[in-house]
Amino acid sequence: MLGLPDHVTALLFDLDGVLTNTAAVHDAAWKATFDVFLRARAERTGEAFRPFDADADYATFVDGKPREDGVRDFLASREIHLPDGSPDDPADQPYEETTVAGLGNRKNADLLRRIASDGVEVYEGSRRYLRAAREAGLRRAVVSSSANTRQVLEVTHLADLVEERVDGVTLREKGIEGKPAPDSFLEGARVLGVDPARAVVFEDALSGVAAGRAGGFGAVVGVDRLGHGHGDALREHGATVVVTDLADLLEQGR
Ligand SMILES: O=P(O)(O)OC[C@H]1O[C@@H](O)[C@H](O)[C@@H](O)[C@@H]1O
Repeated sequence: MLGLPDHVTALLFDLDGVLTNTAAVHDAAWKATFDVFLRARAERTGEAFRPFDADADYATFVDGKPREDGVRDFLASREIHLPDGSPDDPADQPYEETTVAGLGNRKNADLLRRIASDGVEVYEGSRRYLRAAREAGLRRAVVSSSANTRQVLEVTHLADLVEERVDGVTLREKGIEGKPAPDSFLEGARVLGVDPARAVVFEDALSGVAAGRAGGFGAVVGVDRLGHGHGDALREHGATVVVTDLADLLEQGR
């Protein structure tokens, strides 16, 4: 049914890059944030400024992970370790006082500015797929690391098409480990009341397909909207099938 194995009863969708075009918006906000920080650091240390790579660094260290894990994991790749700070650290901290939380808040302010000025686009194939899944009686949850998930689902009117939401806010409140750990998807299956083996994960991030593989789900659909070998990387990290859009599965399911 819908291009999926017959025993499947539930669908667990990542948000950014799977349902909406916001993966690219997050990427741009991260690049702007990290580049300001790295430039200030280079000026202080005299080392060469090496900018954040919006393809490789984003895919490897940031994409799909909770906000502060993205900050920590990218900076660790440059051997930079900052104090965690506290959630309300200001977005405009001076360089010497920068914390993980402060950098995350800076990125979030940039992200919200971009969303306010450019809006959010829904992938029409995904909206059609969600509607077809509802008509077929399949259970549907969004499982995203983003603390902005509720707002994005509301402005795009996707909220009506999903039954449950596990997001960055849920993870913080319940102390659930983020992707690439499988825990957020397992929580999605749990709140829907289904066995993970009967649930399918839809993901565009390497950390997300890895979480799908680690959780023993019925299938892991990798969504490759980037090209340039991303589909192969999704397979290597755990996708059992790769599509370029969810509409591809509707075609296969005919
Ligand atoms: O900063 P937010 O909105 O809580 O999002 C956290 C992460 O959410 C993920 O969905 C994105 O792929 C990441 O790029 C993002 O960093």
